[in-house]
Amino acid sequence: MSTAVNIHPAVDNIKRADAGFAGGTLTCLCASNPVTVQITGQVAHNHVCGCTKCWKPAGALFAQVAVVGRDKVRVTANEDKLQVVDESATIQRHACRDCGVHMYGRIENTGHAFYGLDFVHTELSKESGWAGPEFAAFVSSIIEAGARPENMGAIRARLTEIGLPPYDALSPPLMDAISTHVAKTRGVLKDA
Ligand SMILES: N[C@@H](CCC(=O)N[C@@H](CS)C(=O)NCC(=O)O)C(=O)O
Ligand SMILES: [Zn+2]
Ligand SMILES: [Zn+2]
Repeated sequence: MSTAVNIHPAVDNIKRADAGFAGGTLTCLCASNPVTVQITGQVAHNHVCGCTKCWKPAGALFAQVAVVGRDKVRVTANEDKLQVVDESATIQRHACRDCGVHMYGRIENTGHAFYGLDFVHTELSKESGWAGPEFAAFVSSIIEAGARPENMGAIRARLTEIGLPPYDALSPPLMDAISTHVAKTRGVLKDA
């Protein structure tokens, strides 16, 4: 098995979800006064993301990111250190201004297909039992952060090998969910 490609530290040995897992606490990387975020439930659609906007651990080619209901996300310490990275982005990523870690991403557009879901990095928690990643999203985008185009074949092969089918946007079911939402909003698709 090839280990030359560094996808993400949490992914070489993918953890599987524990049934009945009730959540945990995310902690930023600050040695003192860390920001903490309590998640009261299991995450869904965990995946790795190659886009330039998602927070990645040092040296990783991909971020690991999952969704959870925004009602299950609560900042429990040092909220004053959080700032939104890009106010114009669909996902408002709340980052620690000292260590740079993104503690949660929130969609405020009530018309968006994923409104109501927050984006979180479960590796920031020491609890085990989180649902593991299922696919790789925005794989081509790693080139925008400096990955060499000629390495993409090896990177996609490695993702496939570890059970993360590579896509250049989100997975087909999630892309279908977005387009279904848009079509219903526009009235071109009616309920069957
Ligand atoms: N190629 C772009 C893709 C960015 C992108 O579209 N990211 C996706 C996956 S996180 C997204 O949904 N972004 C919405 C947002 O960042 O608000 C990049 O790498 O910056
Ligand atoms: Zn921090
Ligand atoms: Zn991303």
